[in-house]
Parts: sequence; structure tokens; C-alpha cells
Amino acid sequence: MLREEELKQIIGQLQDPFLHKSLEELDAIEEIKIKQEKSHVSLKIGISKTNTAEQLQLQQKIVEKVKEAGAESVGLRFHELPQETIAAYQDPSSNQSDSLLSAGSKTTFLAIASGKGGVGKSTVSVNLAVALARLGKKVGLIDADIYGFSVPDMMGITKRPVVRGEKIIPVERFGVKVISMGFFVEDNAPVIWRGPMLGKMLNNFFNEVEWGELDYLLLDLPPGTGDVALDVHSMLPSCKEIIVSTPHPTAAFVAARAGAMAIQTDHEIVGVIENMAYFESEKTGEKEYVFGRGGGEKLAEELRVPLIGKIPLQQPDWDDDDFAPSVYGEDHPTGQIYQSIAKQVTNIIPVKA
Ligand SMILES: Nc1ncnc2c1ncn2[C@@H]1O[C@H](COP(=O)(O)OP(=O)(O)OP(=O)(O)O)[C@@H](O)[C@H]1O
Repeated sequence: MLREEELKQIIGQLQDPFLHKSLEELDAIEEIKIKQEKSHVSLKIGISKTNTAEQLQLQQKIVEKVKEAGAESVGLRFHELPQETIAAYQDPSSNQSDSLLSAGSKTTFLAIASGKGGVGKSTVSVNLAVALARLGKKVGLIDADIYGFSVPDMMGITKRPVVRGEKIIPVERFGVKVISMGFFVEDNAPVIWRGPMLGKMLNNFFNEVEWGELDYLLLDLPPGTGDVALDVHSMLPSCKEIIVSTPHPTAAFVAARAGAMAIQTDHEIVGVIENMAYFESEKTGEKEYVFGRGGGEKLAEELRVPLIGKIPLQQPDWDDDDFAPSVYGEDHPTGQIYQSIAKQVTNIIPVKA
């Protein structure tokens, strides 16, 4: 004679393979049905991650135990535990590499966007990522500018990521873990990613890349407010966002559209960076406002966020030994501006505890 209470107790002692808590504690036994005449037991069980090798092992253990209790046959169905349960029991320090998107993840996503192309969004993304790493933060960078991927060149990356098991290992440069669409494209060929393919690629960047533990994951978004930018925006997890603009007052109008798109797609704008803000004469130290003035302030005011930096118009350091065409050295005046921006970023969005 099979008894529900007894079976519940036996199965309840087994553990969820990922949360390492008993099924009883997780309230994971959803249903037990017994057909006495056939000695058949059917079960519905919750697990934190379905369709895994671990699920199969747990399944075998359950079947074994239920048969030991007298059942002839066992029917078993798994479903995913509620997110609240997973979040409540997940050890935040574990599982980081499994998915940055998991509820317990400590990673802040920080997207860098612009109203139009060529304003220096990628340059800012790269230098901000490096500056955060110089502050001792654990930083990743996704070059999600799917048509105009330029991060590998800007950082002087010549290596390609290696694949270990089923995971892609990002390339590390200046302490930043980098993944770019450019790594997966032959001979710099243009790519057309739309709809499901684009979503799949972005998903792979989050789930199939071995990021390890990250404090910040920066995303260099496609420029502008067109379809591609909108697609990428809406396919991302919820992000904090920085808008890059040039100083011309009309540029602020254009960039404000990017701001509107961020809000519409549920991303939170945390600041504005004005790039190519002025040219400073090496001889006299005088500033010339080549591209106009006031755009950054205007945009920040409109979006009701702080203006967290003004970056001058400048040539990168071509003489740098560790050649990376667009990364400024820590002692370079522009490098120092990036350090100050990075500090503000860590104040505005502190590393999650
Ligand atoms: N402050 C600056 N001073 C001088 N040149 C700069 C500055 N910022 C960016 N640039 C240069 O301007 C060009 C465009 O910059 P970048 O590629 O970063 O812009 P973007 O907005 O990401 O462009 P895209 O639309 O291609 O994504 C690059 O050649 C870059 O080196």
C-alpha cells in the first residue's frame, strides 16, 4: 500500500541540485498521485533549472526511492520553480558564471547609447570600461554595435576568444573582458542581424560567454534611434544607460530621442557625457569650442540626469608602447577625465553588495 505522506517524506529529503536545499524546504513537490491498483505513482516536481544533466540525476534518484517504497512504475514531470523561490535560496556568490541574467546576479548592465553615429560612443565605452577596471572593478564589455563593431580595433585586440566546453571565453585587455560581434565575422564582412537571429546572438553574449563574476557589464549599443538600435534596446535585460552627445545644441535634440527610446524600452538613464567638447591648445591652454557649446548641459537638463563628463577633442597617444589606438593612458589628461567619470559612475551606481 503506497501512502502519499510517506512518499512525500522520502522525496522531500532529496535536494535541488543547484540550490542545494531539500525539495521539502523548497516546497517543490507539487503533486503526488497514486494509482493503488497499478502501484503507479505520478509526480510533479519543481527544480531550479530544467532540462539539465542534474535534472536527469535527480529524476533517477526519485524513481529509485519511489520504487523502493513499493511502486511498480513512476511518472515524473519537472517544471521550473517560481523565480521568487530561486532568488530566495540562491547563493549570490555562486552561479555567476551560469547566467548574468539570473535573479541573484551582482552585475550591473550599463549601456552606452547615442542619438546618431560618429559621436564617440564606442570610444567612450572602451575608455570608461578601462577606467572602471583601473579602479579595481570587475568589468566586461559587449560590443553590441552590431554593424559598426569597432571595439577590438580600438583596444588593439588581435586575439580571438577561445571556446572551452560550451562556453566562449572573452578576450581580456586592459583588465576588461571583451566580446564583440567582430570576433565572429570573417574578414570584417558586414553583417545583417535582424529579429530572431539578433536576439539569439545577444542571448549568446549573455549566456554562453564565461564572464565570471562582474561588477559592471558595459554595452556599446548601435548608434541612433532607428530599427536596429530599437531592436537591440528591447532585447536587452534592464540596463542603466549613459547617453553620449557632441556639444552642439542641436545634437542635444537628436540625443534626446535616444533618451526617449531608452525610457520607452525600460532602461534607466543615469547620465550624459559630452564628447569632443572642446579643443585645448597645447601651447596656450586656451579652449576652443570647435563643435559648439552647451549641448551636454542642455541634454542633461532635458533628461533630468547629471552631466558626468566633458571629453576634449584629442588625438589618442600614438606613441604608446602597448598599442591600442583609442585607449588613453591613465596619466594622459583625457585618461584622467575618464577616471573621474568612472568614479562618478561608481557613485551613481554602486557595485551591488
Ligand atoms: N574626443 C575625441 N577626440 C578626437 N577624436 C575622437 C574623439 N572621440 C571619438 N573620436 C574619433 O571619432 C571617430 C568616431 O568615434 P566612435 O567610433 O567612438 O564613435 P561612435 O559614436 O561609436 O560611432 P559609430 O556610429 O560608428 O558607432 C573615431 O575615429 C574616433 O577615434
